[in-house]
Amino acid sequence: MIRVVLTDIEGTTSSISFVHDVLFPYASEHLPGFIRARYQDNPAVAGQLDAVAEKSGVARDDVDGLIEVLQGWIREDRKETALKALQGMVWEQGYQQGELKAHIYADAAEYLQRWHDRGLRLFVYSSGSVKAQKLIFGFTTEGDFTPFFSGYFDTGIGGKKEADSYRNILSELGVEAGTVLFLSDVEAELEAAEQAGMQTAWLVREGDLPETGRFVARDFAEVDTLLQKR
Ligand SMILES: CSCCC(=O)C(=O)COP(=O)(O)O
Ligand SMILES: [Mg+2]
Repeated sequence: MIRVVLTDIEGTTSSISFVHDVLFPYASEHLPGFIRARYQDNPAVAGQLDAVAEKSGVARDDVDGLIEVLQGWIREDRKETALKALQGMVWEQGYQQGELKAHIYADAAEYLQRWHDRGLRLFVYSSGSVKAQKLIFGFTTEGDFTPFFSGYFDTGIGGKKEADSYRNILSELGVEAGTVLFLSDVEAELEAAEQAGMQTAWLVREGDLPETGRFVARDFAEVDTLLQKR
């Protein structure tokens, strides 16, 4: 019996194009000014720059060099925890100033509410920082969805393609692996979750459906058919 739904964001609850064509360019444009204004006296920003310097080998006092590294990581869609933390801080300003409104698929909006009301516990696992996750669900075009979620996990718990990350989530949740349904559009993430014993549904929102033994869904209404069965 599935009691917990753990969901990815990009390509699952929100479109890939919102993340790549709106959020990433916004971060790329605003990160330089954001960092230059804070790198000396904001401990949260300084701490993330320490991590960028360590990972990249660029000198810690070379702020322009660190900004260049971050811009490159955005272009490459690198899931670096420090980048994700800084992006979350920049997006917070954008959402609060009304410059950003998040996309959520209509079916995701409908079924997140239904599943919550039905007593399922809902959690998020995304490469975006927990702050960014709360923002994307808090400032959608359809309203605030954060009341439906019981918790959030980011790459602080481990990478999304590693089975140990899902084991860590299970031990945080204190539930049996088989009672958790993980939703994602990325097959390697589903494989890792399955290795940890979770059930999975593969969201394929566009294009041909893959030939696979996995449960595949076009949208959350189809995921719901699986939830009603198990
Ligand atoms: C949390 S909103 C921004 C999403 C993001 O930065 C990202 O890299 C997408 O990762 P996901 O694990 O949701 O595919
Ligand atoms: Mg995804």
